[in-house]
Amino acid sequence: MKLDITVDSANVKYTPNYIEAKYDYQYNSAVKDGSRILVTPKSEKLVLRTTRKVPRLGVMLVGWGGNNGSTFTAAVIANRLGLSWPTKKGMQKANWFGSLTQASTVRLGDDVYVPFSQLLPMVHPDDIVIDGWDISSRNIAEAMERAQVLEPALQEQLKPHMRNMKPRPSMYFPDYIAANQKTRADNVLIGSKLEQVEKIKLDIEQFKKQSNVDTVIVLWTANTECFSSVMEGVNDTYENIKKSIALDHPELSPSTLFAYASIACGCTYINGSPQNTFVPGIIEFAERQGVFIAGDDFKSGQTKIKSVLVDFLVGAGIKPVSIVSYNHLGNNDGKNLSAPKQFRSKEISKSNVVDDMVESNEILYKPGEKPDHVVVIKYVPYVGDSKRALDEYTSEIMMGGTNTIVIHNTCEDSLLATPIILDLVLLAELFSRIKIKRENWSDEEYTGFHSVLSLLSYLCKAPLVPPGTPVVNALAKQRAAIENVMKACLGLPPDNNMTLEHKVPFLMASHFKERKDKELKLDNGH
Ligand SMILES: NC(=O)c1ccc[n+]([C@@H]2O[C@H](COP(=O)([O-])OP(=O)(O)OC[C@H]3O[C@@H](n4cnc5c(N)ncnc54)[C@H](O)[C@@H]3O)[C@@H](O)[C@H]2O)c1
Ligand SMILES: O=P([O-])([O-])O[C@@H]1[C@@H](O)[C@H](O)[C@@H](O)[C@H](O)[C@@H]1O
Repeated sequence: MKLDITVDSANVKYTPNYIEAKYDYQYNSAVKDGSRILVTPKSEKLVLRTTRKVPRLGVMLVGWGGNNGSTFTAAVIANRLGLSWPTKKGMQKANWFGSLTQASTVRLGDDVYVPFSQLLPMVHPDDIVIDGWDISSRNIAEAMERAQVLEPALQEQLKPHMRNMKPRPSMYFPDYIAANQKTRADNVLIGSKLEQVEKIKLDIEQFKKQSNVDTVIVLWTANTECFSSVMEGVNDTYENIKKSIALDHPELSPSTLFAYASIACGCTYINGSPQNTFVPGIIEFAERQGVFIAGDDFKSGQTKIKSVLVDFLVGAGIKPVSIVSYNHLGNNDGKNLSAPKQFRSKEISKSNVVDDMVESNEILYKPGEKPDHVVVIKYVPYVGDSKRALDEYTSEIMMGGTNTIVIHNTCEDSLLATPIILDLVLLAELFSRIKIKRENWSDEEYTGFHSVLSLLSYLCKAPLVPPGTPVVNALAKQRAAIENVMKACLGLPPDNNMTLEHKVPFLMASHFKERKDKELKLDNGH
């Protein structure tokens, strides 16, 4: 149901093209030297301007024929057509459970909650046009079947809509992914790195023209690559990357070259895998072009829970001292991760998620002290996409006590990741339509967010942030960042959860009276 949200404020102006909101951005600046701390409340008078016209959005997936790529495509079509299918528990209808934008709400005030998707003009998932590349030539209907994620009764309804979707040939440098992926690689580009980058750019431009989309976002959901070495003179600057491409340098991974091609075409590039695609030269290129990049590694399961549980424990003054995250799965991702170098990329992204929370509490942890943290991933073909995860958190509690929390979690890994892909592209597109300036600046001085779109941290295991800025992993803080930026675009303050209007008698009296008057106004159709 489409809601009619009116912000009753002189600070918000709706013009035919924009929502313009005057916003008093308040935060604290703090410095510490030994036991001396200086904290200064700051206030910036800003204007946030959101373009109201929602573009026709094209999403190009690298790894389109994978479990996530094919499931995402299936979910867009199934929801667009409103499909339902028989299961042993009765008829199941397509939905977007697990998507922040499509299945979660935001509190506007009191007991009034609205869907995230209705806060600001946002692309509707039904309208997304999908294309992409894969080193496997299987069409997307065949890929869906190979993935073994969705029920056959749903797949049969979807196949006619997906069998003509054929992944474009892709860049394939065997050393970057597990050798066991070689048998899939029957749809690969040939030629120099420069020739292949030019072909990818051509693909993007051709897709944009043929599908008549206004905006294209490229998202990597291909296999996890090994880490690239950051090498001076090779990939440390934009100029050096450009030269290295021309020299066919081996240290340039397919994912980095896809990022280069996307940025060159002015397209946002998102990395859903853990490898270090965004070497310094790519970050510099994105900044030069004013193009968004975001990543790394979808935050979908064990890591998402970890970024909640450790935040809760440390915030409660309980000291996690040992964290063990084990899982086994049998999909192709698990097969690729069974190779040491590819597993190492994943181990890094799954391990760093607790650092900021641990460093926030010097009562519990001495400088440099960290919990034991072990990540184990095993490949067990029989279980397929149904990942079995076991997590054990052991913490010290008072007077020498310990507390051990064990979590067992079984899920179709691709049904956790697919809504993350949707949110990444919808929010990246929305944030590209938000411009910000100081209130006393001219309209010519509006600027966008930094090219490294750290606002998408909520959706990433190892959030990429602008150089020199802190990484925030706590899930609640990451979600609040998205929610509060979107509220600010409507001139609304963040939910500070103080609710003094429910705690201080004189505020309670005035608040309840005002609510009564407003309810009457609404009842009378104002
Ligand atoms: N819950 C999840 O599924 C989850 C969570 C976080 C991260 N990820 C990451 O998302 C990625 C995809 O996961 P998946 O389960 O879909 O894996 P998958 O193996 O099913 O799909 C990956 C696809 O990429 C293709 N591919 C490999 N190299 C390519 C290249 N150079 N160009 C184009 N295509 C290429 C493969 O042929 C395959 O079809 C993996 O890196 C995985 O680690 C997945
Ligand atoms: O999201 P999460 O559960 O922390 O991590 C997951 C891993 O545990 C899993 O083995 C891997 O296949 C997925 O790609 C994902 O990265």
